[in-house]
Amino acid sequence: MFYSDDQWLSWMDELAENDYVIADNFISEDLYQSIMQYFAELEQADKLNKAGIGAQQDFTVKAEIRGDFIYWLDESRDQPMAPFFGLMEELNQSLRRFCYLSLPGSEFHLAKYPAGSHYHRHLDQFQERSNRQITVLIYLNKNWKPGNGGELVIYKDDQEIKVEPIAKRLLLFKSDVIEHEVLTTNVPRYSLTGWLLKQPAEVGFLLG
Ligand SMILES: O=C(O)CCC(=O)C(=O)O
Ligand SMILES: [Fe+2]
Repeated sequence: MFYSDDQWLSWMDELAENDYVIADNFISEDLYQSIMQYFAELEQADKLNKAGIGAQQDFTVKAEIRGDFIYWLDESRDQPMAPFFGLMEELNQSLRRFCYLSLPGSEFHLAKYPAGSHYHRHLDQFQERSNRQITVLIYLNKNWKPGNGGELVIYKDDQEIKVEPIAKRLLLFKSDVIEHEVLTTNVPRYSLTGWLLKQPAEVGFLLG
């Protein structure tokens, strides 16, 4: 167990109530370090790919909409990410127990937004594939400072909520209702992004 039932219950309550929840220091320093080390190895090995928009045959790369580079994770292949997948399993169980949400599939990628890039306002469900239910973001930027940019803006009930992408912060939101945008980042911006799915992910790694 990473967290107590009480802690999960309070996060799940907030998610149910507000459609999103933020948890700071969600991952430990050890987990943070191991993710960043793996990220650096992947980057050096040139394993990050330009991200696109849309599913399968509609997939296109449009840097003016989205400028990040991604690496799709695979639980069995990406062994250094095992503790992270354990934590996601606990999240999934908590959603089932406390929100009555049964989400059998998932897909996760590491993402790097180079300086000068952004992601336009959007919803995480594609028209042709709407099985994404919960968006999971873990930010990985140590020493993030105001002025670095790359904040996530959540659009909700005429409000614009700015979330700073600071290291170890978790953000969960409901993928079908929360429109959001990544503001232009002025420094390289690192994150781990994923989705919990109504059905298993068969083609997730083909998608943007
Ligand atoms: O990195 C973020 O803050 C959001 C990324 C995003 O919206 C996405 O990948 O769909
Ligand atoms: Fe998104």
